Amino acid sequence: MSFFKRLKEKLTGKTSEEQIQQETIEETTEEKEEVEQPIADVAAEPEQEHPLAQAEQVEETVEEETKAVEEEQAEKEKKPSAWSITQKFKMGLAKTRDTFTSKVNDLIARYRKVDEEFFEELEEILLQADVGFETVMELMDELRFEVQRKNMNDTEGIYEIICEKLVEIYEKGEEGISELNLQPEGELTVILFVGVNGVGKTTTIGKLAHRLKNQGKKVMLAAGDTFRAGAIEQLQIWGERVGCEVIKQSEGSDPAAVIYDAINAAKKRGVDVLICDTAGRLQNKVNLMKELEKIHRVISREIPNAPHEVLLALDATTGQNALIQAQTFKEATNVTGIVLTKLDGTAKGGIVLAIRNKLNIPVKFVGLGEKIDDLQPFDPERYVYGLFADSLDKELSKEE
Ligand SMILES: Nc1nc2c(ncn2[C@@H]2O[C@H](COP(=O)(O)OP(=O)(O)OP(=O)(O)O)[C@@H](O)[C@H]2O)c(=O)[nH]1
Repeated sequence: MSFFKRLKEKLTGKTSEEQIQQETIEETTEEKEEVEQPIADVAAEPEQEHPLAQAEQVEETVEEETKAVEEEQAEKEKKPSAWSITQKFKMGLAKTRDTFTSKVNDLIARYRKVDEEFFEELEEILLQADVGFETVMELMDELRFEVQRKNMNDTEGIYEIICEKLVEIYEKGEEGISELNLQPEGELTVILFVGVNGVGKTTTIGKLAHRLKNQGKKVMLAAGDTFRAGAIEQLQIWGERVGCEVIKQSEGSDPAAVIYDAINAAKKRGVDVLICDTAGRLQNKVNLMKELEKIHRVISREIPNAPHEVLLALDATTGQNALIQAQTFKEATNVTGIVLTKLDGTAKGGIVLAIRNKLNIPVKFVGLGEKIDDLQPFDPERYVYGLFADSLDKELSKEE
């Protein structure tokens, strides 16, 4: 199957078999309706019934139908369609696309032939989008190889190769790396959030809690950032908004003690996921390390193998600075995943690839806007679509 076909299936959430089946079902239903029409007309012949009983029946049917529609709507709201998630990536990456893709488009339009000069210009564009030196070099080698292998003379089809290689470079043969490590039903999952202040950590915790609640999980929050003024109240507000309990102590208290309390409360109340906030003081790596070590110790003493995730929140708009922060946290603790906030606020969305390549830590979530459902699990195919959406829409419709 071609890359574009696979991509389309992923973006729309339908496999080609499902698409064919769906079309067949629709066709059959239409035919059936045509055939059944006369029978229905005959069946519709009303039996004589008391007008009041008829009215009650109609009312009941309308009520039932309304309820069914409402339930379906609520279900849909809880579980967005694959295509609506794809659109979130498209909107969230608009800034990056505006600068980065227009340059790539311009390049493809100017060059008829894929030659060394074309590669050099593309290299420059990718570097400007913060994709990172090593990733760009790797991509260039792969592109050169593919272009030679396919004996490509013109730029037709170059999008497909660029997109395919970007996804491959991100995945590195490991699919599903963005999934959260949630424990089986009935067991408590502990997620620890780390990251410097101001990156959007608290907002992200709130959004993640909302997401997990929508999946039917019982969620609790631990206000472990006892250092930043207002952090506890901010988390409390999110707790109320999302509808989950927040365990807290007063400002300045020991974060490990707050988390200890929270674990015990979570166990007692049959919570599925406990999300712990922490303060991100970076001025002294030794102190940061000591604080996180203590928190880790407390958690794993209460629940072996926990925390199940240590998520580092990074602000995408800070570019290379985010990479430096990540390096420090990586040295201080065992970070299992990155949450890249404010991806919608940067024109240099290539940072996702640089993070993956430089740190070898998967990006588990990306922030694509300020709304509560704008935190999305990172998906390399949707990301690549977001980068090239305008051009890909044309190419994907050609594939039909
Ligand atoms: N556009 C956009 N804004 C975001 C995103 N994530 C967070 N924000 C905004 O960033 C601002 C700061 O987020 P907060 O969660 O309040 O972060 P903070 O309180 O400064 O600091 P920490 O919680 O310590 O990180 C808020 O206005 C958030 O709405 C995102 O993905 N996109």
